[in-house]
Amino acid sequence: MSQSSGNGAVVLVGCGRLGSAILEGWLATETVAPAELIIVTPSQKPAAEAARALGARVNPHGAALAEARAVVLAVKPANWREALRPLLPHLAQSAVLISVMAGVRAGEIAEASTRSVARVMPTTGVAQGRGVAALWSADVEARETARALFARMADVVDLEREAQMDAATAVAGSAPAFIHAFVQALARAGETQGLSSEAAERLARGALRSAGAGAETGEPLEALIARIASPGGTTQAGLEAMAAAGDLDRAAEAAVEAAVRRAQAISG
Ligand SMILES: NC(=O)C1=CN([C@@H]2O[C@H](COP(=O)(O)OP(=O)(O)OC[C@H]3O[C@@H](n4cnc5c(N)ncnc54)[C@H](OP(=O)(O)O)[C@@H]3O)[C@@H](O)[C@H]2O)C=CC1
Ligand SMILES: O=C(O)[C@@H]1CCC=N1
Repeated sequence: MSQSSGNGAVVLVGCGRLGSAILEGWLATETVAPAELIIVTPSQKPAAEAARALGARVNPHGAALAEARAVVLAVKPANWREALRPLLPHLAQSAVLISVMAGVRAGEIAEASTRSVARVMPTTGVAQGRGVAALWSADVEARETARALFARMADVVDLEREAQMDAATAVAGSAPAFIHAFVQALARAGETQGLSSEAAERLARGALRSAGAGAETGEPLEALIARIASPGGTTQAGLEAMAAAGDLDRAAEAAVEAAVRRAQAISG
């Protein structure tokens, strides 16, 4: 894989949980060469320092931003205006703004920046080059700039309408946490059935890894389930009990609905 050819810098604004994951993913997948990377962060972060050691620039003088072709906004939804304001005077008119923030509408960012905007909703799995990312933009060039920055580290899923981004935030950005919570519940149920807490957690984590490996084959989920569930066996008994309890669908619906409502509230 060759690194992107220096046709302009990429600026990462915010190097917290997701920003660090994006940075690690870019470097691991050679999406962005360190010399093309500019990181804006109010405090020192291990991922930014690791990138600096490879040649990335951290908090350079504003003039350096003039060479930016893309700016990825990875700050909290409440902070983006104050984070963007000092950068704007230095950015070329052609710089594309890419928001990975939940809830913030592209139109608000476009209005404040007078630049083209794309929205991406990734998972932190981008750090390992194994994320998923929903993508939307009204602007073809902005969409393709964003796609190029995420395609090596995520399965990029195009959305037809920006309004779908809130559901995608629930089913992608937030969902790994929902799944971890289910795995935690599985481990607790294993303890109830006599496993030590250490054995229960290792087994449940291993089950998550196995499920992830199955998901990565691209086989339909029904086929993945059927491969594990021997007729009349333990899995079938467990699946039937889950269906009878009815809790799994309700829990998933409740989690997705609540996350969508929260994204809508953030957008105002
Ligand atoms: N975490 C996740 O899995 C996902 C998060 N998102 C979205 O990503 C965004 C960031 O979330 P997350 O990483 O979890 O949050 P974090 O709080 O971990 O990171 C936000 C970062 O923004 C930095 N920051 C604050 N003000 C500025 C500024 N003026 N200039 C530059 N950086 C600034 C903070 O720096 P400091 O630490 O120094 O205060 C902090 O490190 C959110 O909008 C969220 O909706 C989307 C998908 C998944
Ligand atoms: O919890 C949040 O608000 C962010 C957005 C998706 C994942 N984390």
